[in-house]
Amino acid sequence: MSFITDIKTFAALGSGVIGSGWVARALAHGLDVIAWDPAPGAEQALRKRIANAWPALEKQGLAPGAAQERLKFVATIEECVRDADFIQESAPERLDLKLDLHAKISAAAKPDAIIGSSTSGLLPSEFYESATHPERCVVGHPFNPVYLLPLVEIVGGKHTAPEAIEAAKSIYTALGMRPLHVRKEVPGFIADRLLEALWREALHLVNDGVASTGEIDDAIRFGAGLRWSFMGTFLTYTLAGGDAGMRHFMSQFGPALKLPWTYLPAPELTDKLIDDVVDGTSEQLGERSIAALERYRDDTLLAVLDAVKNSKAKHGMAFGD
Ligand SMILES: NC(=O)C1=CN([C@@H]2O[C@H](COP(=O)(O)OP(=O)(O)OC[C@H]3O[C@@H](n4cnc5c(N)ncnc54)[C@H](O)[C@@H]3O)[C@@H](O)[C@H]2O)C=CC1
Ligand SMILES: C[N+](C)(C)CC(=O)CC(=O)[O-]
Repeated sequence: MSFITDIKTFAALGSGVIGSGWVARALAHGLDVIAWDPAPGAEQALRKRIANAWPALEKQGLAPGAAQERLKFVATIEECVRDADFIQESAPERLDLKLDLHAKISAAAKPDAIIGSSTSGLLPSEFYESATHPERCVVGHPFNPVYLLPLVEIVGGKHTAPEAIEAAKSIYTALGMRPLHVRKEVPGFIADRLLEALWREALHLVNDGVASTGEIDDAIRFGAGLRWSFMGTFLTYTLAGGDAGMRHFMSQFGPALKLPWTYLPAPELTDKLIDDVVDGTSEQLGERSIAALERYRDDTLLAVLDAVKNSKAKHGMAFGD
């Protein structure tokens, strides 16, 4: 079974936070992009988001011929996907909506064009159920901002061909990403399962009046957050075991896992909890606009990515190692 991997035209369906991130990444890699989104004013909002991301992409380095003008916004799903070599759906996270949308996308697309969905955790076997040629359908779960963060989780459903996983890996790699094949189809995949556990505990801390949203963010950004950019939890904790390594770490800190430090069930999202989280984060945002905070995030991410890349090179490692 063979699929298109040398892509020239990228189709994006849904152009909100994540769809616009894909469009920015694809344009920066010198592709033609066709986008569709049913919301009124979507084209204008998309072009504005891309303009806000562009300075970071210029700093990172644009591919020859890359230009914001190579984005065409169209009025129908069919126009969007008909001539595309690769398709990425970033529509709202609703099973019924994605099921219906993918039936339409796949019926109109070239049969050998890979279709990726940005879903954060829905199961591809479910939302590709009515797709034409489901063997080319995958999840390609990105991280915000999609145009800078390299990780993309690739997940196949029960009909996905192994060759489609390989084709998706090759396409996302060509877009400058670091694919991670999630071999078992589980809700939330790998990364969101971890992020959700952290998020749930953070909400409990606010709900119990232990800490403000700003204090909880400080607990991440001045500690574990810094080391997470280059070393994951397993290797970090190997070092925490000293020369005796992970076996010592497990015997020393393993028993604490049974202490009731964490709550597994999510807290009730009461009006008070929602207000506390919204008020806390508004205070953290201060006078800055969302666009200004995004530019600060992008600049800082570029600096971190550069630092990690340079340091790995000194240790004989490639960025993707
Ligand atoms: N926001 C995030 O941090 C992340 C979100 N995702 C996933 O990306 C997908 C999109 O999420 P966001 O961009 O955050 O949402 P969003 O709400 O920012 O954007 C969704 C866009 O889809 C459009 N839309 C509405 N109905 C549609 C339809 N029938 N077909 C196509 N588009 C439609 C909306 O007009 C809107 O522009 C979801 O599956 C989500 O789980 C993945 C990674 C991170
Ligand atoms: C909150 N979220 C589940 C939509 C987050 C993601 O899917 C990934 C990210 O960018 O954190």
